[in-house]
Parts: sequence; C-alpha cells; structure tokens
Amino acid sequence: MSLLEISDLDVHYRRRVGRLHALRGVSLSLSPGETVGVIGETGSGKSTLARAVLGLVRPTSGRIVVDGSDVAAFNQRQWRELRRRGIVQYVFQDPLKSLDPDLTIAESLAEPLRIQGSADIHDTVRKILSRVRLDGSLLDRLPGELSGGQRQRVAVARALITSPRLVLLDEPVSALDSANRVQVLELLKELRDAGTALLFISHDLGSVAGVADRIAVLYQGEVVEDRPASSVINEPVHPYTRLLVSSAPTLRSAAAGRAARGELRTLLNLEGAPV
Ligand SMILES: Nc1ncnc2c1ncn2[C@@H]1O[C@H](COP(=O)(O)OP(=O)(O)OP(=O)(O)O)[C@@H](O)[C@H]1O
Repeated sequence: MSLLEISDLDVHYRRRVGRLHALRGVSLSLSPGETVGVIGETGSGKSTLARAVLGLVRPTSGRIVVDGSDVAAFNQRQWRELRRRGIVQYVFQDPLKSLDPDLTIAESLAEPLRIQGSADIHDTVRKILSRVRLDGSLLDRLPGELSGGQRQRVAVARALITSPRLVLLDEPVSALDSANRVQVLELLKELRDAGTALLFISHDLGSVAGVADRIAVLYQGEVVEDRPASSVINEPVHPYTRLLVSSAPTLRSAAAGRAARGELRTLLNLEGAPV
C-alpha cells in the first residue's frame, strides 16, 4: 500500500480579482521507504503541493491519502491528531520557520517527544544531534545564534526525532551555501537508505537527482513527467525537463547544446528567463 497517494488534486487560490488555478489534476504516489523528488520552476505549484499534503491549503477537489486516511477534508482536530502520531514531518527552506525562535535547540528537539509522551527524552535528543553531526554544546542556544547550515540540520533533526515514516522537504537546501548543501544532502541520503520515505521538493534538479528514486516534474501546476530518476535525467521527454537537464552542468550526459536550449526556450515561451 502507498504511504502517500495524491489523486487528481486541484487547488485554486482566491485572488482579489478572480481565482488562480495552482494545481491541476496532480496525481503522485509514494511507497514506504521511497524517495520522490518534485521539481519545477518558480510558480509551478511545488509549495502549494507541500502545503496541501500538510493540511495548510484546502484542495478544491481530489484525494490525499496519508497512511490509509483521506486527509483532504480533515478538520483541525484530525490534523492535530495526525501530527501527534508523527507519521508525517516536514522541513522548509527557511529553518527559522520550522523552529520557534524563543525555544532553545534542546527545547525545540524535545517538544515533539513530549507531545508523543515518550520516555528518555534526554537520551533521544543527544542521539539525534549526533546523527545530524551537531555538537551537544549547541543545545542551550536559540535558533538565531546558529549558522544557517546548523539551523537546517536542527530542523532535519526535529523532523526525524519521532521516527516519522514520511518526511516532506520543501527546498531544504536552497538557502544553504555549497558546503552545507552537500552535508544536508548527504544526511538526506542516509535517511533514505535507513528506509524513511522522502518527498523532496526543489527547483534544482541537481540537488534532487542524487537523492530521489523517482522524479516528478511540475510545470504550470501539472505533473508532466513522473518516472525513475535516471530515466528522467537520461531521457527527458517534456520540453521543460529537457531544458532543465540541459542547463544542469553536472548532468551533462543527456545535455543538449546551446542551440537546442534556445529552441526549447522558444517552445516554452521562456525567452530571457533564467533556468
Ligand atoms: N496564498 C496564495 N494566494 C494566491 N496565490 C497564491 C498563493 N500562494 C501561491 N499562489 C500562487 O500559486 C502559484 C503556485 O505557487 P507556489 O508557491 O506553489 O509555487 P512554487 O513552485 O513553490 O514557487 P517558488 O519556487 O517560487 O516557491 C503561483 O502563481 C503563486 O503566485
């Protein structure tokens, strides 16, 4: 059975004038222990998808089944209960949004354990800290007293501390410098190898490519490809995916030349837009 099954999901946002159709008929599934990357350009609906799975945006239609429960129409109480069970955890791009600025790192890490009523909080906090390779001396500090890379590792530690079966990552390395990015990506690979299912959302194909088993490509609110990562990278089908692959310098095996990129940009109406 799938751990996450998204079927025919539509999300509209109400605007001052009219509505915006942010997701159109999105279907995506994730098996236990699987890592699925979702990539797409800015505005393609990536964060909307993450927010819908976390119950922060209400879908217009469609189903989101998490571990057997259809959560699309859950009320606040049902969401609180699902979070308390710790099946799904999340890490956002900005760790300051996942961490309470007024709680020390020790308090932030202990909080989910306390909600679950676990024993051995002190021991579990110490263990998780060493798993994300952070020093115990950071425990008494506030998030604002850590570097960006340290903060993101604390956010990953907090997401993992209840041993969730699914972790949703929305641009987890985008705000990090390259050294910290590599370290956090290594950490995500370790999680994947330890059997945690990851939904890894990013605009950067290069970051996702080394971690994901499968890659889904979102383009203007629709999933235009959903295949094994190696096949998306080596045989991209949709013009947007071909443009992404040809623009990622470390994925040159399937790269198109400059002329082909020009053609793809014209096809996608992206003249002048950075990719
Ligand atoms: N609260 C909102 N109200 C109205 N429109 C919104 C809202 N949130 C997002 N949108 C719009 O929905 C579309 C999808 O936004 P979303 O944030 O999901 O894209 P994204 O792929 O995550 O982009 P980025 O990579 O820039 O974060 C965009 O056109 C955006 O302007």
